[in-house]
Amino acid sequence: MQNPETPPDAKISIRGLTMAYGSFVVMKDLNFDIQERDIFIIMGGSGCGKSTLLRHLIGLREPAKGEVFYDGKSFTKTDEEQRGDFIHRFGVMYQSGALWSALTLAENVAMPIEENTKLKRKEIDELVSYKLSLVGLAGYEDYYPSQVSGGMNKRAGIARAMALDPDILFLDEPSAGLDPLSSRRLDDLILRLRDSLGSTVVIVTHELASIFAVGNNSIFLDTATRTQGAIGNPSELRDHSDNPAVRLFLNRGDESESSKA
Ligand SMILES: Nc1ncnc2c1ncn2[C@@H]1O[C@H](COP(=O)(O)OP(=O)(O)OP(=O)(O)O)[C@@H](O)[C@H]1O
Repeated sequence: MQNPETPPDAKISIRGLTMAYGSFVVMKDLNFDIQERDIFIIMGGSGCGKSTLLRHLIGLREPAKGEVFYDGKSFTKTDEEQRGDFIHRFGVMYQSGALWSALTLAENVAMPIEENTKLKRKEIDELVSYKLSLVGLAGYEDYYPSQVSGGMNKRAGIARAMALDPDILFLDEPSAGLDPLSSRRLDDLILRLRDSLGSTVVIVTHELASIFAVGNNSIFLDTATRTQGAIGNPSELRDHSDNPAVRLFLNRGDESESSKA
């Protein structure tokens, strides 16, 4: 667990973060670091505050207390202009972040590029084709979301989140609703993208297979105590966490496995 007094030096540092909706405190006293090129998992039971934490990391909600830092610079205590500079480095795929159904896959990926750059049509088209090829969708530029599978929609969503070459990719429940095989392919894609692009990836998920397949570091949000239950590599936490709630979660509720630590 991080000391709240330690000067932040990681890619993302969370210090003394309390998150609330009005008087309802979702989580308190979160202290952790996310290192460059981590695939960092935010995990925990339903309603524990995973998406809320993601919203705090990308600036959609303000902390009730505490601060979020990027590369040691405060994201919380900054002016609008500087905050915009931070946000331009983020690529986000929201849980409900379905593609625009009236637009083709290429048009969906092109949208953030058109809105944020002055590139010419031909350059945008080339960039879009490149992004779609990175997620295995070369040749599907002119398809509409309804004409391709759920897994392909998710991959196109990732291509859209990566459109502006983000430094940090945030994915909210990327494998929700996918069959195990598509979910596995998506995990492989996330690992490949991290390795080839060098991005830091933050994923909200409660899919255990994905947690172990891609996560090198993680935080477990504990509903019972309303604070972080553990930080660390998911496989190590599953086998050795001193918090029974964490072991129980990572062993799919199997008491015999979770009592071995
Ligand atoms: N806009 C809101 N206003 C008030 N309470 C909210 C709001 N959004 C979420 N909550 C509450 O905050 C808590 C955390 O919600 P959140 O969606 O962050 O959880 P989660 O871990 O992402 O859940 P899930 O796994 O089900 O998606 C829940 O009790 C939820 O009901």
